[in-house]
Amino acid sequence: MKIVSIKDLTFRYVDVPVLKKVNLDIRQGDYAILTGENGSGKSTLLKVLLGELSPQQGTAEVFGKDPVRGFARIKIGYVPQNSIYRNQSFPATVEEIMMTGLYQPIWRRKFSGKMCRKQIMHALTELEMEEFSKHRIGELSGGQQQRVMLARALEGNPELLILDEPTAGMDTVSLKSLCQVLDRRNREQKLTIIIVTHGNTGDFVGAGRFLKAEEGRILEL
Ligand SMILES: Nc1ncnc2c1ncn2[C@@H]1O[C@H](COP(=O)(O)OP(=O)(O)OP(=O)(O)O)[C@@H](O)[C@H]1O
Repeated sequence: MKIVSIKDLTFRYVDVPVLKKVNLDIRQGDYAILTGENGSGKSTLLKVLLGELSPQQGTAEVFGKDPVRGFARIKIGYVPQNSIYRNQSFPATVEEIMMTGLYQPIWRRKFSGKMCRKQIMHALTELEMEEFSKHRIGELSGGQQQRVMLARALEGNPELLILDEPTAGMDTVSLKSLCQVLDRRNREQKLTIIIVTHGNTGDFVGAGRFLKAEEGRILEL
């Protein structure tokens, strides 16, 4: 089953051409790593998949739908680039941040408060962050905040997980913990994963597809 289907997709910011006639399929259970030089269009591609940007030519479908129309967003867990730097002075606890990740599932599936807390603690425990649930997010280290953001992306049990530079600033312990969780979710739940990274692609144990953004194209390595 195709989770992502991109056909002849061209995207430019006003007069900056970024993606040129890109074709790419991501199937259920794929674990894909996307690399490429600064400015090669990796984040732009993710934003197209999330429906934040609309291509000028060609098509992108996520779960068989146009992502701009938003129908697929409920099935996607997303951690943007630099998400931790936005948290430094945000006056909320880890639990409160986690709660904001459940707004859509609550609305769709009529979650109770008790179910929410269970989901939140389950996701924090998976990332070994449960003891920090009452801490203010800004008190946590960069690597710890990144783990919370990943737990937040996973708590609603997404079918597609998209991470933009998830390992930036992480120590080896956090990195290992993150990669183990991703590998396990991919193997056990067939979670489809797309990761953009400048890090060592070999860290992502279990990843099976290696893609590179280059001169407007997405190459399979
Ligand atoms: N909002 C914007 N308006 C105009 N140009 C943009 C905008 N966002 C990105 N660009 C340009 O589009 C190109 C691709 O940017 P993008 O952020 O997709 O690259 P990237 O591969 O994710 O880079 P990095 O590795 O540095 O994160 C760059 O030349 C960038 O300057």
